[in-house]
Amino acid sequence: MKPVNVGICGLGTVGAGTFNVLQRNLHDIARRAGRPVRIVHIGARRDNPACQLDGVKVSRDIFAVVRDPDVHIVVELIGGMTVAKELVLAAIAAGKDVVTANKALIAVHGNEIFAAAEANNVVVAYEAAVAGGIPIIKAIREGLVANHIQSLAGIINGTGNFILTEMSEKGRAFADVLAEAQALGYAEADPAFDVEGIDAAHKLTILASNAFGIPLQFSKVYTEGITEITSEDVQFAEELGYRIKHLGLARRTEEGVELRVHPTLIPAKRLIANVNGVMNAVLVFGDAVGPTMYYGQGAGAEATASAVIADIVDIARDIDSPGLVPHLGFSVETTDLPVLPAEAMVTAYYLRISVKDEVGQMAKIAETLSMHGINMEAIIQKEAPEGELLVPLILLTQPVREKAMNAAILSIEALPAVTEKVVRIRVERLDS
Ligand SMILES: NC(=O)C1=CN([C@@H]2O[C@H](COP(=O)(O)OP(=O)(O)OC[C@H]3O[C@@H](n4cnc5c(N)ncnc54)[C@H](O)[C@@H]3O)[C@@H](O)[C@H]2O)C=CC1
Ligand SMILES: N[C@@H](CC=O)C(=O)O
Ligand code: NA
Repeated sequence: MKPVNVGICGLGTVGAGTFNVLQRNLHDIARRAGRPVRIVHIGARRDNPACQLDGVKVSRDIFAVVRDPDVHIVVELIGGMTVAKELVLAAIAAGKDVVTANKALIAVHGNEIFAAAEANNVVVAYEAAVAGGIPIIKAIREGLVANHIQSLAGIINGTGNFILTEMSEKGRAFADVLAEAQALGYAEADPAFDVEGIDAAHKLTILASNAFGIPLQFSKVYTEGITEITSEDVQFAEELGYRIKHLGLARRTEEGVELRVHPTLIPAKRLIANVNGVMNAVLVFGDAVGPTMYYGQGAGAEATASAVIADIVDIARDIDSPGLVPHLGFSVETTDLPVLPAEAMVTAYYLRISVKDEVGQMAKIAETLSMHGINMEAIIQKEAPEGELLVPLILLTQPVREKAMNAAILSIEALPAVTEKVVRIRVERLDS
């Protein structure tokens, strides 16, 4: 069989992982693909000591890889959105298939990129862009094709989950764990993308389009990161039987689709609440199959390479008749499912209210919540710490519309006994 020739652009963490795994498993990969899959050209600013590049053509100009007539598949692993977009569009225009791990690029420019790919009869594959090594795009787009997907929820940023786990299990400082995640190659070039929830929002955008058949709409995702989570809240959550995880959530309601990324209390007994470190997990609810969960390493050189190479092999198998699976899983997309504004979202809440240690304050807070139609599920009142005048009051509410909760919090913060901002974290029970 005719070999398929691969050109890799970017030889950082994922580029090096892809190069090394492809070389190491060359024989098995050729047997699986039904033809040899060879790396023939690398585009990199500099060589990477982790890779033995003897016998492979190397260019400092990544566009030389796209121009190389020997290259069939261009693998974009440089990250970022400007040059990466130019590179991918140039490859498409040259009639080459593309594999990318770049979730920012797909979430923000994917609609345009896929349209260009379809017009040129080539494939842009992006399994590595969501949840690293977990084959979640393949699972949703192909394995669950029979299902009406009602919702999905995932821990989809490895760096963030690694930080939260190390902080809560070992009491380590945020900055210290983030530095380790960077050294391990988990973090984005700008780690604010990880800790502020942007990376998870990119991934959720892609998941939601594949689950619901809607266009990519990154700018409509409600996004919060992990920077405000305190060890105090982690501890109170544990007392209530919950874990705090950073979750991406996409859910259909009667009015449209909720797309949100934020810290979330999840019952500690749920499998997903026990996904720790750099591991990711995505829970998908299909009407036929019920709940399914996909688990694996969400970041790191070789785990991500596993997904990049899976895409390369998919393309290599079908190199003469590409495009059998639509880019976002649906041949016809719908725009009738609007993404709901934050105020229309419905979720339960954890509230931590610091209140003056005076008689009757708890009753006043309960009354304020009830005035806004909010029911409580659980409550913990702590003693004031030695020498302090404020006591923490911790509440769990039943699901409520975000708009009602915003109004209730304003009223609570206006009470004379409440002098600090109310801490609020959403709660998801994830049972349907
Ligand atoms: N690190 C990880 O665990 C994962 C990363 N990704 C994605 O994979 C992509 C690559 O990420 P990493 O390998 O972690 O980043 P990295 O920063 O380790 O590697 C990027 C490489 O591309 C090179 N590069 C950038 N612009 C270039 C240009 N114009 N010409 C030549 N070389 C250029 C850089 O010098 C660097 O060596 C990103 O889109 C990232 O979001 C996706 C899943 C997991
Ligand atoms: N920075 C990302 C890398 C994988 O997508 C993460 O930590 O999840
Ligand atoms: Na994946």
